[in-house]
Amino acid sequence: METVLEVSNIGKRFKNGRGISDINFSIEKGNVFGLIGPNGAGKTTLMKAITGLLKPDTGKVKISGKNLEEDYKSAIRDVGANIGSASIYSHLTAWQNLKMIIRFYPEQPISRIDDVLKSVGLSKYKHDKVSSYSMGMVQRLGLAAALLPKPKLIILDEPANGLDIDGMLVFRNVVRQLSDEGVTFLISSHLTSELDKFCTHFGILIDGELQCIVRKDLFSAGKSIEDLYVERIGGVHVAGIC
Ligand SMILES: Nc1ncnc2c1ncn2[C@@H]1O[C@H](COP(=O)(O)OP(=O)(O)OP(=O)(O)O)[C@@H](O)[C@H]1O
Repeated sequence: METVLEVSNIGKRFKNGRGISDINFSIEKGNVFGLIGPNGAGKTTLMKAITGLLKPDTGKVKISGKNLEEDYKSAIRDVGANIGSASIYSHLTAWQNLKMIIRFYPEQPISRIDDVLKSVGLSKYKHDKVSSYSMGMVQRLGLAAALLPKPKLIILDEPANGLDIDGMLVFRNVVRQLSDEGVTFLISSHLTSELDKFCTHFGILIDGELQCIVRKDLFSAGKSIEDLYVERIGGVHVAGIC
């Protein structure tokens, strides 16, 4: 087993008192870790801390054994992320946006841009400005951007929001195919039934605390992550799981 992501004692408290505290978990190579929790639980904050978009108050993050704080460049090298659409410019086309991003990965040929646009079904619209895109199209572009560097770890914050049926299938297939090839995923979503289709593990984050981590293959027959989540939110312990 190869640990790709190791999160130890990560905490971040904003001035308003909100945030996350003492988060610990790790993800092994090829696993798909679904992060779920109510609005404001701290999922985005955690993902930002893991990718260095936000500096945590406590703890450390290791990616492929490299400490994010001490060795940012090489730790982040193998990561593809889509957290909000921070790196997408609406006055540029999809192709131009990816051209901006690929500059940071000189080992990737320019033809990689067309490859990833094709894999998310955006080829037809690649020369349209992002300002004319629907929310689902922007989501597809965010996924394409995350795939661009052929990362070993992909971190996606609410990637299924706004996707149509075809977009959902594309997204699901990308996750399944890449995880089969050994790519590791951390994905947050409120669409638990979607996560149920491909996640190997789930972490439930409530009020900034990681309440439990469950392995999908240890669920009792017929129980979905939504059942488990509802029970956890309701404070009911699920024997043998959490
Ligand atoms: N920059 C900030 N300054 C102050 N408070 C913040 C900041 N960023 C996030 N928060 C607060 O921290 C808490 C966690 O926010 P976060 O966005 O991480 O939650 P989330 O689980 O991703 O929520 P959602 O599911 O609604 O996207 C929220 O109460 C939010 O208001």
